[in-house]
Amino acid sequence: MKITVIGTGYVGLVSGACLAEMGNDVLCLDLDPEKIRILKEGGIPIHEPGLDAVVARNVEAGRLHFTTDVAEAVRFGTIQFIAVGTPPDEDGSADLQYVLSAARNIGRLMTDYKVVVDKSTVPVGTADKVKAAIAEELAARGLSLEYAVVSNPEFLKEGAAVEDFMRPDRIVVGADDERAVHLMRALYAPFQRNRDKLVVMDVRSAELTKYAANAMLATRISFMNELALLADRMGADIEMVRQGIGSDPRIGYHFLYAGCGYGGSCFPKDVKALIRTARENGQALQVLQAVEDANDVQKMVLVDKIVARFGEDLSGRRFALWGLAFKPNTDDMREAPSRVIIAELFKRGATVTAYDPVAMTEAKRIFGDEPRLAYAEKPMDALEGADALVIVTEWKEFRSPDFERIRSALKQPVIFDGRNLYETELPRSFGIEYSAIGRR
Ligand SMILES: NC(=O)c1ccc[n+]([C@@H]2O[C@H](COP(=O)([O-])OP(=O)(O)OC[C@H]3O[C@@H](n4cnc5c(N)ncnc54)[C@H](O)[C@@H]3O)[C@@H](O)[C@H]2O)c1
Ligand SMILES: O=c1ccn([C@@H]2O[C@H](COP(=O)(O)OP(=O)(O)O[C@H]3O[C@H](CO)[C@@H](O)[C@H](O)[C@H]3O)[C@@H](O)[C@H]2O)c(=O)[nH]1
Repeated sequence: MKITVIGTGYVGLVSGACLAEMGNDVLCLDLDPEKIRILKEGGIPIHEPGLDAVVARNVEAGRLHFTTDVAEAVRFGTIQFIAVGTPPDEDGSADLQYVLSAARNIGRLMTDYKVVVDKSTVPVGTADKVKAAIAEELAARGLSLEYAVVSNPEFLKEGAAVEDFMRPDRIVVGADDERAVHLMRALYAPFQRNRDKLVVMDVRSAELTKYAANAMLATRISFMNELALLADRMGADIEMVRQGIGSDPRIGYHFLYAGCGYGGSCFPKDVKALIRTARENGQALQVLQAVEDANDVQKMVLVDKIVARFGEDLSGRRFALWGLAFKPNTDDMREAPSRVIIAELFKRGATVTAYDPVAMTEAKRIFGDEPRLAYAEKPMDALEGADALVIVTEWKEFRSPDFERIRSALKQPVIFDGRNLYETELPRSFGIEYSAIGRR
């Protein structure tokens, strides 16, 4: 099938590459010439394990192409995936300007039947707006061409995006048009394997399903984070609690890890947007509002622990910080807890030496030439002479460190672990003060 992917960011590039891998002809469009230049020269503008090989293989096979030419892109695909950003507006609602501008481009330039697929995360009712934007452009051209608008939200996780796309738990397709459903079924047939993974529904339910999934996952995390704070006060261990409740199949083990707050480009934005949509429609989502508030508190937990140990005035103190990315296996720092922690430490007069296996370039872009933030080439280099170690991201390489070296490198042998990486007695057996989230 001939497919155009509009927006070659995270989701667009992964979707485009994976759809090419399934044998389709894919053209990826982006308005950012720098991104397209990098891709055309054989590079990858994001860090995502395994993606480079899929892109290279399909470019080589002639199935995957990149362009900044909007007219060429609209002409190319019968299926037009819209995978542009939907960042939060000032009021928390999703900013639809990129989605609607992509839709208008399609209406302005299409000459035959198109299935327009909303892959971006968009509020309920967006497909109607996309439909209307295309209709308006066609009317302005005096044309009445046929087209369908489908909702096909994406559930991939950064760091495991290729695997998630190629082996999805489910594929949600929201459509009110038989011909479009037929085409989507054919497109996703290779993903079906042992069972029918396609969940076909009406467009509005599909749009809401995406927010419901992220909101549910964020709720589990905030719930466990609040229980971890209680566990800290009561001398209980949240990891034991996780195992205890996770063994109930109605609850399950996933997404119950307490930590220093959820971040990333999706949970914070989508929780906000759903709260906003609900408010606009006269329905308060009280649970979800609490999920967001609890997460703001949680991003401060390590700072609170540091202040409790070293006092409110941290001037002259330097902290080693392991992990800048919002989670492992990505260089993405959008809404990362590290950003809040670093800013709060600065506010109290401290400086930071950070290490992250892949996100330091991104951190330099964000923090510029901030003199209070230094970078270490190796995890252990960050520790030399620092007052304590603060762990913010659970990169694999932090999981079994040389505790003896940590103890001797730090001025004070203290670890604040925001990701509960170690059995608590292990660092303590080396004479290290170890403070984690909700652990004994
Ligand atoms: N990042 C994820 O893990 C993830 C997962 C599932 C869903 N989503 C959703 O997918 C959408 C895209 O997210 P992302 O992280 O890939 O965003 P991103 O910011 O990485 O990429 C968006 C791209 O769209 C391009 N763009 C904007 N307007 C355009 C236009 N009119 N024509 C062509 N290109 C245009 C931008 O230049 C940018 O490269 C969002 O709605 C997001 O919520 C993201
Ligand atoms: O038990 C857990 C699991 C995750 N997190 C945190 O939650 C955030 C999000 O993690 P994750 O969901 O793995 O990353 P994303 O790439 O943001 O993926 C989420 O957001 C995407 C965009 O909508 C969806 O497609 C995915 O299904 C959804 O998992 C990160 O800060 C994690 O550290 C926890 O604190 N505890």
